[in-house]
Amino acid sequence: MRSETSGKDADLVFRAVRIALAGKTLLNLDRSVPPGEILTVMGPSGTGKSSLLAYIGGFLDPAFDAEGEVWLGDRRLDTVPAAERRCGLLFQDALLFPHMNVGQNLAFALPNAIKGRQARRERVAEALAQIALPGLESRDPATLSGGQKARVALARTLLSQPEAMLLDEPFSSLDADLRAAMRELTFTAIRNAHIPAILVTHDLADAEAAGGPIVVIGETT
Ligand SMILES: Nc1ncnc2c1ncn2[C@@H]1O[C@H](COP(=O)(O)OP(=O)(O)OP(=O)(O)O)[C@@H](O)[C@H]1O
Repeated sequence: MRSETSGKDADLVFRAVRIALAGKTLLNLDRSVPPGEILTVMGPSGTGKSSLLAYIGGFLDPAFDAEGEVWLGDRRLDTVPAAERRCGLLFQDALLFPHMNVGQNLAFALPNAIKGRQARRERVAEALAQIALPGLESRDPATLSGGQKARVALARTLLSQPEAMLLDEPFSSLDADLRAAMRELTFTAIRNAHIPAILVTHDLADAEAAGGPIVVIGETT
């Protein structure tokens, strides 16, 4: 898939990031993720993996205590609103807007800097062709299969020109064949876009396909 990023080539850097709940530390993280690398975060349920993604993305539940710095190149992320962080999100469920057709879902993600109805339409058509769903603009998302929804969700995220990707169990609702295909499509897109990514998964095959380092978060105590 063609790169849809602005190509900032920035490392995602965690400086003494600590997330706690009710006084108990869930995780500590101090490391960098270079562009094109996918850092896999694994560990038992309840150890704070999803909370880490929420902290980076700017939507951490206020029940949590979090500290430490998150940088994307020379931009500090943790002190700015979520909309300014330019992180692309992919979750287990492909959350497409139900009141918009597929084309509108994709166009919604396009940056305002891409002007003109024709130019925007062309970018959407191109994105659909890249995920092997050409001409599906007018389809109601409710009529798509799970695999098609997952591909549209990936295309939508990439069209937003993210500078980092946050993936929370993005393939776990797909069956084995689709899962392998989506892994390939997603990881190739991240490498081509040359942006850092964090993948939370319980599946070792996901981690192996991601090809980057694996951080194992410990049990909560
Ligand atoms: N709003 C909340 N208030 C209190 N506790 C919460 C809240 N949200 C999550 N938790 C708890 O915080 C802990 C960390 O949750 P989190 O979802 O980050 O873990 P996780 O490692 O991603 O788990 P899983 O692998 O099951 O998705 C869990 O014990 C969870 O039950």
